[in-house]
Amino acid sequence: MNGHRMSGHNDLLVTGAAVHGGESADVLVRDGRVVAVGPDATGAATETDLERVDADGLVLLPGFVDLHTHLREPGREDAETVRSGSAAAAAGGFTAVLAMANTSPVTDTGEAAEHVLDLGVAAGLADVRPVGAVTKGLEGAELAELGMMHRSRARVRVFSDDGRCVHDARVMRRALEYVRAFDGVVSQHAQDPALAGPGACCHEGEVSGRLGLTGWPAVAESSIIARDAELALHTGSRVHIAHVSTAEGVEAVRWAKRRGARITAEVTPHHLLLTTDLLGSYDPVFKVNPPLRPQEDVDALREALVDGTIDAVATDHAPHARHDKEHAFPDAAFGMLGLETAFSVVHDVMIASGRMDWALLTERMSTAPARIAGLAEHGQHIRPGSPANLVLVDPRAEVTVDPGASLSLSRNTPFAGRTLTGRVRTTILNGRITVADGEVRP
Ligand SMILES: NC(=O)N[C@@H](CC(=O)O)C(=O)O
Ligand SMILES: [Zn+2]
Repeated sequence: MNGHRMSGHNDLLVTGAAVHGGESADVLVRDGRVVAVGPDATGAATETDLERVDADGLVLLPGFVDLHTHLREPGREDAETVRSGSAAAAAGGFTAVLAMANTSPVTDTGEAAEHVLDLGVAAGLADVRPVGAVTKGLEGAELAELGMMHRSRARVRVFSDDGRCVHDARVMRRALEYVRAFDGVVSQHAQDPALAGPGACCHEGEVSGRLGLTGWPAVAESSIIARDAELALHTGSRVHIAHVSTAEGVEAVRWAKRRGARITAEVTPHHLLLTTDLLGSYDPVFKVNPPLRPQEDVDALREALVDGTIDAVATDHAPHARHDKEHAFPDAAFGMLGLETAFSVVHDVMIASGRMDWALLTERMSTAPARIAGLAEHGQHIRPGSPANLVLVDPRAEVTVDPGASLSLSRNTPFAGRTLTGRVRTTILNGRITVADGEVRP
């Protein structure tokens, strides 16, 4: 449990917010929970000890949940710490983040998972849940201590070797069999290493030929998705596909769902907006794994996010120190920042364009990721009794992305200078404001 922090106020009264994007109402929060919604909210507030948040024109949603965040602590605290990453998460409207296991040391034991959990509680800015490695040291050979991680205080339920694919089918089968006992899930970085290396650094297609870069093909992704769907059917276990990036990958997930596999999938904001067109600059800020793809893939991903083939948006927030990014394109590190810009990108691409409504955005950014990760205190419908993990967003405000203003320790955002419609205003964790207008609340 997060320690109860005194914010100086017992009650928080959010006035005039469009709750879930619908009717505007007042919402009263007390002791970490929503206690009243609507006309009685104001009356129930204790006048002496009340903080008011004027939310006229703003939309109130359950806080966002990120299934895919890289926090770099322990090991690379120069790129991100649990605290700086949690601050970036809160600034982006996230109340919970799943911290990937590819740290140094790798999160592959119960103690390592508890360490990340404790750092998250100490930072107090987001509910930080460690993802456990599938294999020891992410080596792909021997299963990590999956059961111990689940039975630890961290209660790990999501396992991933992310950054690497669990490519050995026998290992993947064993991992799936193992996690079924506690309704765990394996999140797969779907990419056949035999088709995606060595030296691959961009999408294989017209663009790799034109730029003289080594590419990797869509089939490296879709073939692993198809295999893992078969393994999920065979074992009856849950598999989750991280950062789907291709139309072929989408088709494989669609086919797997039709067959009744227990499969879910995520897409990143950058794969919903950016294309290979940006690579002409050879700017390593656009180097990411999986790579940016052509417009046809982007179109397929948007469609899949609407029709439910893709269940969730996940950021794949991947901070990197300047000296790891400032290389020639083939030698630079893979990865992009994502937490602070995710909502603005998804709002701009999916809501402002009329492709999605607030209910669907809530499902994809809060409800579904909370369900996949088994986080009962997040992604809940806003009503009396629900946990006060909330976000207020301004659908009309524009944001021009300024890397210098980021709360991350890294600066590798691919959206620098872009103007997007839709802005996160205030994030509320356990009834307490964590970030308001980009400023962390002490
Ligand atoms: N996405 C990336 O380009 N990089 C991630 C690893 C990953 O998510 O595959 C990282 O850890 O930097
Ligand atoms: Zn990955």
